[in-house]
Amino acid sequence: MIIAIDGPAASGKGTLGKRLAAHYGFRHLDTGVIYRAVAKALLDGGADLTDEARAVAAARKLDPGIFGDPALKSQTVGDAASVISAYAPLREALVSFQRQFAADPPGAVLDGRDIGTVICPDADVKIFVIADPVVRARRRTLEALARGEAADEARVLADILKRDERDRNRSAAPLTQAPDAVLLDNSNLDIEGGVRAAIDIVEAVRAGRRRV
Ligand SMILES: Nc1ncnc2c1ncn2[C@@H]1O[C@H](COP(=O)(O)OP(=O)(O)O)[C@@H](O)[C@H]1O
Ligand SMILES: Nc1ccn([C@@H]2O[C@H](COP(=O)(O)OP(=O)(O)O)[C@@H](O)[C@H]2O)c(=O)n1
Repeated sequence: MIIAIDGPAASGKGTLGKRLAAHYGFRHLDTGVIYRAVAKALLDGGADLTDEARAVAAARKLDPGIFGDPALKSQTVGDAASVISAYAPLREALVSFQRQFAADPPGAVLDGRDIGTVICPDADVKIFVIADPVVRARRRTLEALARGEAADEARVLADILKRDERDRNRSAAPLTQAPDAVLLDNSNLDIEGGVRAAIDIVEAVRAGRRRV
């Protein structure tokens, strides 16, 4: 089984992806990490982010070994990821890695922006996660503070809105809800409530009780 989770920045995709994967015994891929890893490689190399050819070359020689680097979580890297992820050939270079991950047994949960629309259009279950931008900014700020980083909520909110705008309006695999995805708004749910709602969606879709 493949579960596709998409949604805007800091909507809780990764948290749900991880918890759903643990619940079902599946593997989980946070695809945002892939774009962040390419962006960090470019930033570390002093590259100009508008140099599309260099960005595509970096994507082609991406090393998944750096996916666990905590530096990938920074706002600077996230912002750079959202710039380079608009390049269609760069996205193309990353498709087979994601599809292979999705296809391997026993099942997989992938989260990102284009999982239900481009990477796994035939996913068994698609969930589009949203939350109020102010709520998302607060959660992301608390997350940064908990890591011991300085974070200003207003700046985090501005960054989230800017990235959402860019991700929604690009021509290559824009952020959009797939027609057959179920919407999950977790603005007023805690993590446990969100996980329960997501499991209910998976079970309803699997049982054919929910037509999407
Ligand atoms: N329902 C929720 N209630 C409270 N905090 C949440 C909830 N879902 C996620 N979070 C927190 O919000 C932040 C962003 O969640 P995350 O899963 O990283 O989002 P995304 O993968 O969409 O960027 C994290 O600190 C996470 O712990
Ligand atoms: N499948 C994906 C995942 C991320 N991305 C890009 O990578 C950036 C960082 O993604 P992320 O999922 O780590 O961001 P957060 O929601 O965690 O803040 C996004 O703003 C997108 O521009 C993408 O284009 N496609």
